[in-house]
Formats: sequence, structure tokens, C-alpha cells
Amino acid sequence: MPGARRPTPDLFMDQIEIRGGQRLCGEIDVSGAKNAALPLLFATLLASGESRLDNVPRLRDCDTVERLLAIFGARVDRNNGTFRVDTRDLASIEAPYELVRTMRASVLALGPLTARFGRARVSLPGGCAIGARPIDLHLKGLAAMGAEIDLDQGYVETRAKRLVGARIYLDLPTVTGTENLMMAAALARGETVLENAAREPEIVDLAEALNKMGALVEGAGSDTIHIQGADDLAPYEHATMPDRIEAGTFLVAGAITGGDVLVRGARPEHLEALLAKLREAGARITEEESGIRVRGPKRPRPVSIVTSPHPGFPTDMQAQFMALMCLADGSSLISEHVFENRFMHVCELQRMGADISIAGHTATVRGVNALKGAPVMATDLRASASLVLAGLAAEGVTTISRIYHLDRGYEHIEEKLAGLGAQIRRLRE
Ligand SMILES: CC(=O)N[C@H]1[C@@H](OP(=O)(O)OP(=O)(O)OC[C@H]2O[C@@H](n3ccc(=O)[nH]c3=O)[C@H](O)[C@@H]2O)O[C@H](CO)[C@@H](O)[C@@H]1O
Ligand SMILES: C=C(OP(=O)(O)O)C(=O)O
Repeated sequence: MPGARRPTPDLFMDQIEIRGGQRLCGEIDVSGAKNAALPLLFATLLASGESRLDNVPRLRDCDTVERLLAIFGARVDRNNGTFRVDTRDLASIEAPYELVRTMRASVLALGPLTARFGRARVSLPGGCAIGARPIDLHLKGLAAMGAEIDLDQGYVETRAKRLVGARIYLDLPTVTGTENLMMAAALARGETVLENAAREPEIVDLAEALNKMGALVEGAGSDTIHIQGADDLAPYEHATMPDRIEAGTFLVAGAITGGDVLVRGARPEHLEALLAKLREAGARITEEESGIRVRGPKRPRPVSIVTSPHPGFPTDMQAQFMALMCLADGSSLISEHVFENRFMHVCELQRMGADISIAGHTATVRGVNALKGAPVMATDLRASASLVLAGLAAEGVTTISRIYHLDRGYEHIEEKLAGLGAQIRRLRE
């Protein structure tokens, strides 16, 4: 039609619409953890046979691993939250760019494939919205275990006769780096010691599964992990741990709306830093048998946070906590020290009336009396979650576009929040 404006591509993608201002009350269930399910699914590659993983969340990233495992030749049978992965006929060791670029955690194929087949070819994931995110420490660790490493047309290629155990000091406690090296070490000859290892609960979950497979992993959850490799590993049966970041997001949802929410399945020992900060902000937190209850303050007190590796305040909760601080009765400082570019949500929160300024790694958030609904855009996974939280508390209607980011890490988020009384719906493409 002459003169007609072409709609922007965003209009052809799902959006979320929230009518804010409802006090959220009730009970909400936590799903299995994305960041635990992904390494656990790649760990199936270490053995020949059928592994079974329960409590896998229905997320875009889990669909991506399913596709990758199928490319390697695994048979994946998926029934609700249960994945049965049969790795008897693996035929390929290549993780193609088309899939890796949609999910950085694809790099977790590198350790298991190199350990089991002595070869892997995995596309380099490249940077993403939150930072450069190199994988040099994964590669240094594999090289220390005897792998030859080449870069060819954007792919990392590894070769090794059999990996040998090594003492590896990680310059930074990288989470997926620690997981990749634990999986590689599980089939290496002799003992591997990972020093300055990541201590996240997802590392402990993976260690449990590797031990079920026949490796001997000790010290997971501390900064030194000992892994005694085995000649062969057996398939595992395991259930994914609950998602502490999803749980944390729901706790903030209760707090930001002044509500009363029981987050069923949330584990206090996984969430200590967040719970301490929510209490400082004035939320009442109680640990109950089935989960964690939050009762929101009338208005949050200002609380400053600094992100750091576990057990510090998780970078994956920074954006959500910032949304809460936007409505605090005073100013707070939010310092991001894990990723260099994880303030993408700030501009969008400002569109909703937030008063935030950034200097280097720190955002100063001056609390306002109210946020106002607006059309906003999701830029990465947790940035999207912060916009949902801001939208729940804001006056009027918030429409969030590009929610494919949200679907990478939150299962049925609109249905779950609607169950607490939120006025939220997905506008389909
Ligand atoms: C799938 C998964 O579990 N993702 C999580 C994992 O990501 P991921 O494992 O990618 O994050 P890392 O722990 O590796 O990154 C931490 C820091 O180390 C740097 N680094 C990392 C590896 C490396 O070889 N070289 C290097 O310099 C990164 O750029 C970053 O600044 O941990 C992050 C930090 O808690 C979380 O935000 C992600 O949700
Ligand atoms: C950054 C995250 O995930 P990923 O490492 O998969 O990008 C996250 O879960 O917040």
C-alpha cells in the first residue's frame, strides 16, 4: 500500500503486557535450574548409554541443548521435565555456529567431547550483550590436561590421545569453565585439582552427577576441587536442582509489590546474599518447610550491592534488585564486578521514570515515589526480568518487546506470576 509504514520487526515477536500495581499474594513453584540443567545435559556425553535427567525446565536453552545433542548423534526422548539421553551412537563432535550463537553454554560440549573422543570442534561463542565473555580459561585448562588446541574459521578444535590429570589454577572462578574442566577431568587419567574454582551451587549439582557416573569429585562448593578420573563412566539418573535465580526473581516480585509470596522449592542456603539484602531493604523473609516466604515492605529502604562470584551477590540478580531499588526511599549504589556491560536495563528502567546514573562499574539509583508503565525492550535475560518486575510495580501498562531473551531462562513466567494475581499476558506474534 503506497505510503503505508512497514511495521518494525518487533511487532512480529511475542511481547509481554503488564498492568502494574497489583499486590502479589500466594504460592509459586520454582522450576529446575537452567544453569544446572545445561552442564548436566552435556555430561551425558561422557558415558555410553542412557542417562535420565529430571526436573529440566521448559526453556529455549534446553531446546538448544536437545538440538545439539541430536547433532552429536544422541537420541533424546523428552517427556515433560524428564530428558532421557541415549549416547550409544554418537557420530559427530561438532557444535555448529548456528546453535552456539544462540546459547553460549554450548561451549560446555568441549570438555566432555574432548575427554571421551579425543576430539571436539565447537564454534567460539563470541561476545554478547553483557560483555566479551572469553573462554581462554577453559582452553588453558584443557591444554594443561594435554589437549592440543587450534582455532579454525571461528571454531575451537581440540585433539588429545587421552587427557591427563593436572593441577589447574583458574585466574577467575569461571562457572562454565570449572564445569567444563570437571567434566573433562572425570575421564582423564589420574587426578585433576582445580584451584580458585567457582563455588556456585550448580557446580555441586554437577559434581553429584559425575560421582553417580563413577568419577570421584571432592570439594565441589569450595574453591579447590579434586577430581579422580575414571577409564569409563556410566550413565546417570539425577534430578536438576531448583533455580535459585528464578526463585530470587519471584522473591523480588513479592517485595516490589508489597505482597506476600511463598516461593516453593527455593533453598535458603543458595540465596543467602540476596536474602540478607532483601531483609536490609525491609522485606520480611521467613524460611518455611516448603520454601521461602517474602512479605514486602511498604516502601523498600535503599540498600547497596556489589556483585561477585558465589557466595557473593549474584550478577544474575543485579538487574532485578536494581528494579526494587528504583522505588526505594533514598539512594543506593549497585556495583557490577562480574561482567563489564551488564547495565543494559538502565535505559529501559529510565523510560519508566527511574532515576539512575552510571559511572564506570557503579549505578547510583535514586529511589522515586512511583514508576510509570511504558513500552520497553528486553536486551538480555536478566534485564528482561528486571523490566517485568518494574512493570509489576508501575502505574499503568508496560509492554516488553524482544522477550525471546526472557524465554531463555524463565519457564511460563506470565502464567506463574498471573497465579499470584499479576495482570500479565503474552501478546502472541
Ligand atoms: C550457563 C551458566 O551457568 N551461565 C552463568 C555463568 O556464565 P559463565 O560461566 O559464562 O560466566 P563465568 O563465570 O565464566 O564468567 C565470569 C567472569 O570471568 C570472565 N572469564 C570467564 C571465562 C574465561 O575463560 N575467561 C574469562 O575472562 C568472564 O568474562 C566474566 O567476566 O556464570 C555467570 C557468572 O555467575 C552467570 O552470570 C551465568 O548465568
Ligand atoms: C547470563 C546468563 O546466562 P548465560 O550464561 O546462559 O548467558 C544468566 O542466566 O543470567
